[in-house]
Amino acid sequence: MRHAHTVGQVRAAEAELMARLPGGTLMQRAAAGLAATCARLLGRVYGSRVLVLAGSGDNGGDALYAAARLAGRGAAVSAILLAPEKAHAGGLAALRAAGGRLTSDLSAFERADLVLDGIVGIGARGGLRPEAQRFARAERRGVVVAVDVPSGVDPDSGEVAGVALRADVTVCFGTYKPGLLIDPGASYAGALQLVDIGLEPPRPAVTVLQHPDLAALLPVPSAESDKYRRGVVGVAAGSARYPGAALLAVAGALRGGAGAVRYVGTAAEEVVRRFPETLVTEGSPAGAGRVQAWVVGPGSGDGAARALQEALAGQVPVLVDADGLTELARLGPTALAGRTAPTVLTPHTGEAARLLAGLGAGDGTGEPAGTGAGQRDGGGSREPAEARLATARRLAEAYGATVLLKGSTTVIATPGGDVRVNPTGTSWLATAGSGDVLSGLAGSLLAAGLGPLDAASAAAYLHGLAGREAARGGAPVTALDVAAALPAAWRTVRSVH
Ligand SMILES: NC(=O)C1=CN([C@@H]2O[C@H](COP(=O)(O)OP(=O)(O)OC[C@H]3O[C@@H](n4cnc5c(N)ncnc54)[C@H](OP(=O)(O)O)[C@@H]3O)[C@@H](O)[C@H]2O)[C@@H](O)CC1
Ligand SMILES: Nc1ncnc2c1ncn2[C@@H]1O[C@H](COP(=O)(O)OP(=O)(O)O)[C@@H](O)[C@H]1O
Ligand SMILES: [K+]
Repeated sequence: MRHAHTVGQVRAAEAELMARLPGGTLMQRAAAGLAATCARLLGRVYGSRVLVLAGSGDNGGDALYAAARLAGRGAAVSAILLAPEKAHAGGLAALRAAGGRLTSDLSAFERADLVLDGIVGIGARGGLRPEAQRFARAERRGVVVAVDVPSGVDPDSGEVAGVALRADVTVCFGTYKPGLLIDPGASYAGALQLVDIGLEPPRPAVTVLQHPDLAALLPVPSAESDKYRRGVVGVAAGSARYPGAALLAVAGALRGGAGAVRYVGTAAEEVVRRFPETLVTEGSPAGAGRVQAWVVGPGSGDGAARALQEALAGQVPVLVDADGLTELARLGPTALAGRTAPTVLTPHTGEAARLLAGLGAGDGTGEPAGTGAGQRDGGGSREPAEARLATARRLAEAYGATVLLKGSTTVIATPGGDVRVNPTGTSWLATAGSGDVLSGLAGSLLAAGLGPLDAASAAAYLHGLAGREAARGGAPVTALDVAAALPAAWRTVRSVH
């Protein structure tokens, strides 16, 4: 599991640690880890060409000290200082003493085997300044290593105001920063490398699962298992107008680890024709047999209100998606107030805006958190990453539900304040119906016994991997292709054990 902390949390932990250590210790630890990664990337340090871009803060200091270490091992190091009069004095002296030289020649950037981006780190305010922007636009042939954060990426939110330096590797000190895990920042960070500098930060602002976490979470049948003990997931989806959503949600649910899928709704005939293993009932959740979790809403149309009401009245976890969310937004958070079992909401941006608007019925403000509010349809439009984190948190708290906010970076937030960011996925997933597959999958994991945070984040993770698998080589995928690739996603994460 990767943990990320905000700049405020890092600063507090740093101050606490620095008070116990001789001055400069942390910077030397950071520089040593940074230089070691650079040496690995270069393969042969001796004779290589290294360029340092050094800003005026400690981020530049880290870069200069690391470059001095590389110069000491025979690299030809030059440094461009973005604010020469304010450059880190100690780092600059160390680089000079090791044989490094200063330059203002931009072609050194283009020629270098390795560029160290030490322009700005967690001290960044606003977008990159003009003198730094030209490096974001320049051609380069070497590897770019970002020091702590790619310059131009907001460390807390992942926002890029204007341009940022695209890194191949980001070497991060003490803990990951949320902005490295959330798009667009995540797509500028390249591979992430953590250097332990002894920091002991508090509860992380954001966590990210990795393959071994998934392998440990996913439900696997044992010798004692039968289909009921593995969990039955109920899917209330589809309508005469949208029968396809029922098929897609069931397709996801069949590959989510539950022992059986029980479909209820008007598309029963189509569902059983396509997926004969499904138990089907016409009607609504109250009349269906027992399940361990409900998925309500994909393509439900006018049937959403009744299905939602009946599912919420039960004692099992309920995942609400699509038309179910529109209905929930109409009812407001009070509709969930009496629930004893967990509720999971899976909005895209437009549905999240509706849920925020629905808070008028619940918390009396109706004040939307973020610029996504007001979009009534579609999840595709871009919304600032910071607003997405805030939206997910706000909805989770206000509705008392786990919220999975879909988008290019999917964010999962709980009412207790935990936030996970999904690291998998591909923009090929922006295809009609792929969200229906996701809700079926997440519901299946809920029925199999995972808690709401784990079920939602494991579903997003597998869905993202399946999307990548289906789109391998760069090809359009359909939602059913994504569902069909889910077993491959399971095998990928389980193969790490
Ligand atoms: N935390 C830790 O435990 C450890 C942290 N360490 C390291 O310290 C780094 C933080 O250093 P920091 O605090 O000196 O800030 P930093 O990122 O260098 O930037 C400040 C300077 O940049 C400038 N500047 C601001 N915005 C800008 C922009 N948009 N575009 C361009 N320039 C901009 C601003 O200039 P000014 O406004 O003063 O003109 C200011 O002088 C951290 O990321 C890590 O690398 C390690 O050494 C080990 C332990
Ligand atoms: N640009 C993108 N990059 C990566 N994933 C995306 C992108 N756009 C959408 N997705 C993913 O595709 C899925 C779309 O879901 P949704 O908007 O509910 O579609 P539908 O309603 O058609 O099923 C979500 O899992 C979402 O995270
Ligand atoms: K940087």
